Order: sequence, then C-alpha cells, then structure tokens
Amino acid sequence: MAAAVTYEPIKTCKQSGARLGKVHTPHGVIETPAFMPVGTQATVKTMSPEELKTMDAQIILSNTYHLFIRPGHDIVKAAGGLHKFMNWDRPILTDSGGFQVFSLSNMRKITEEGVTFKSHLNGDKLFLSPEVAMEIQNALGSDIMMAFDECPPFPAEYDYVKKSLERTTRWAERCLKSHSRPEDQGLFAIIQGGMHEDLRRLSAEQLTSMDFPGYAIGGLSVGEPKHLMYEVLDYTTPLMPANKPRYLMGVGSPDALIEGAIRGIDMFDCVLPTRIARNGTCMTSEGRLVIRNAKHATDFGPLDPKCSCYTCKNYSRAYIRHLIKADETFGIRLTTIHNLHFLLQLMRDVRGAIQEDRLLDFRDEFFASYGLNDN
Ligand SMILES: CC(C)(C)OC(=O)NCc1c[nH]c2nc(N)[nH]c(=O)c12
Repeated sequence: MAAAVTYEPIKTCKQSGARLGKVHTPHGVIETPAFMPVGTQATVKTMSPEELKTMDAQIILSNTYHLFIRPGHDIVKAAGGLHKFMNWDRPILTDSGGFQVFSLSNMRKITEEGVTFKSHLNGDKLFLSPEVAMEIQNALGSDIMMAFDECPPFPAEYDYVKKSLERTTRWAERCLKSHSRPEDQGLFAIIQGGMHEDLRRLSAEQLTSMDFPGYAIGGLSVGEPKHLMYEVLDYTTPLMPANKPRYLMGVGSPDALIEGAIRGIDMFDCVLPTRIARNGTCMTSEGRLVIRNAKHATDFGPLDPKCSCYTCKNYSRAYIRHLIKADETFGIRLTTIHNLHFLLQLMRDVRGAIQEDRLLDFRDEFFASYGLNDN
C-alpha cells in the first residue's frame, strides 16, 4: 500500500553533511529542513491562514491533548477534520498528547495502559493511551501523527529513563496496531532515552525495527545545556533511517535550528517565535530586540532593517512599542508576523546554503551578526 508520507532526499551539503529533502504528504510537499509554526489549539495565535501562506509556512503543528479537551475531536471530525475546521489546506502535524499531559496536567498517573490525568481546564478526570491518541488523531485527519510517548523530565534517573523508553516503544507498537488510516496519514515514532547514548541507541534500534514513515527525537530542549543537546544529536541522528524524515521536537531558537540542520535534522517545531512575540521580544539579524525598551520609543526604523516582512516594510519600532505597551492586539500580530517570517526566512537561507555546499560558512556569518548584541 502506498505510504501516505514519504521522504525524497535531494542533496547533501558537501561542507556540513546537512541535507535537502522533500516530505511528500496528502496535503502537499514540504521542502526540508523546515520549521513548523505551532498552532496548538487549531490556530497559530493571531495569524490567519492567508498570512501564514504569505510567509510561506509549509506545514503547521497542532496538539492532540488540547483539541481532545477542547472542543473535542468529535466536533473537529464532524466539521470535516482539522484542515477544514481551521481553513488550512497545507500539511498539518499533530503531536500525540503524551508530552502535553506530562507538562500541563498536574495530577496524573502513568501505567502500562496509559495516562490518567485531570484536565488543566476544569479538573475533569481524563485518560490518554496509544489507542486513544490514535483515535483522536485519526479523527483530526492530520497528515503526520505522532506516536504516544513519555517525555521523561530532565534530569531523570538512568533506570527511570530506561524503563520509560521501553514503555514508549511498547506504546509505539500499540499505535501502529491501532492506526486506522495508514493509507492517508503518516505515523512518526519518537526516540527517547534522555541524555544517555546507550539508551538513545536502544530506543532508536527498537523503533527503527518497526517500519514507521518518519522518526522524531523527543526529550530534548527540556532544559539541558545546548551543547548537551548537540552531543545527543551527534550520536542519535546517524541511528535514524536516512530515507525517512528526522524531526527534532520542541526546537527552536535560530542557533539550534542551524546546528540541528547541520546534524541532519529535517523538521523542527517550537512555540518560541509566537510566545516571545506576545511580550514584544523580536528575533532580528542582530540578536533579540526587546521592543518595550525605552530606547525604541522614538526609533522610527523597522524592527530589522534586513527584514522584508509585512511588519518591517510598514511599521516602526516606535509604533510597535506603543502598541505592545498599550496592550493592543495589533502589536502582538505585528511581532508574531515578524518572528515567524524571521524563522521561516532563516530556514529558506539554510536550504540555500545547503544547496551551495556552504552551511558551515552560513552558520559563522549568521552567528557573527546574531550574537552582536541583545538590544
Ligand atoms: C520543553 C520544550 C517544549 C521546549 O521541549 C520539549 O519538551 N522537548 C521534547 C518534546 C517537545 N514536544 C514533544 N512531543 C512529544 N510527543 N514528545 C516529546 O518528547 C516532546
């Protein structure tokens, strides 16, 4: 049976080992390495689908846990699925809910069967399991679904991480067995194993012995130092099939995206650009800019002189600072447009640098200006 999601390798960067590829899905092709804007509750906060297309967001992420507790996957299914519900006709990836339960819900009990927890909205007692996570994602109709996993806290005891990854493997197998729409939805497994090379290897071996259309690296960007994350990537990405997409979950910042691409990662997601936009922090080619700083009050230039986004073409730092300080929603829309465009443009530049076999040079040039100052 034709797989719903396939990876087409295009080229490997001679200088860095990074790779260009295409992920084919039922709702279109994603040129990788790619950044996925996060739309947790069926919206990338304050953005319209048209605005996301203008900045060429190729794929967005949404969350099983959040849509399960509100509005309920039955309503989304009745609407014709998540694409129809949110008027987005490009690819959608849904995360499986496990991670969100561990990070959002306070009272929870993990057993072999699954996770019992209290809704962070109204305290209702709820249950998620591999089978329930698959039923929800099948109802949402996302193009790429994530297996139900446990993301161990950081730091965590070696024995706990080992037992957890082995349960995550058994849960992944249950997801594979209960997947009811493999012909039009791809299911990615999630490699865990904390910061331990032998456990990452064990998790990768167990999961790649089962045939998933794609593989993710979970359990990183959980508070560990960046150099440790890069070390884990150094020995984990080579264990992942070269002919399948490699997705690094929860990452990330501009530097982490470049370093991840260099280590062979194809897909990334992170709430950073949209989250920091809400308090007026902007990513610019010369580092982070905190628009609330008084020095921007009479600065009538753009957020980033090198940026071509709608915000930078039409509005000044002074105006955006005024809106953010006045808690005007339009201010958050402008900083969100800019931050998303910034990361999407960065990934276009990364793909261009891979095409020209110069990603390491690009990294050095980017860091030289990005690390300039934290203004
Ligand atoms: C703390 C942040 C969110 C930045 O990163 C992580 O937690 N990183 C790990 C992560 C993010 N999203 C996931 N989804 C799932 N199913 N499993 C995971 O391990 C993760």
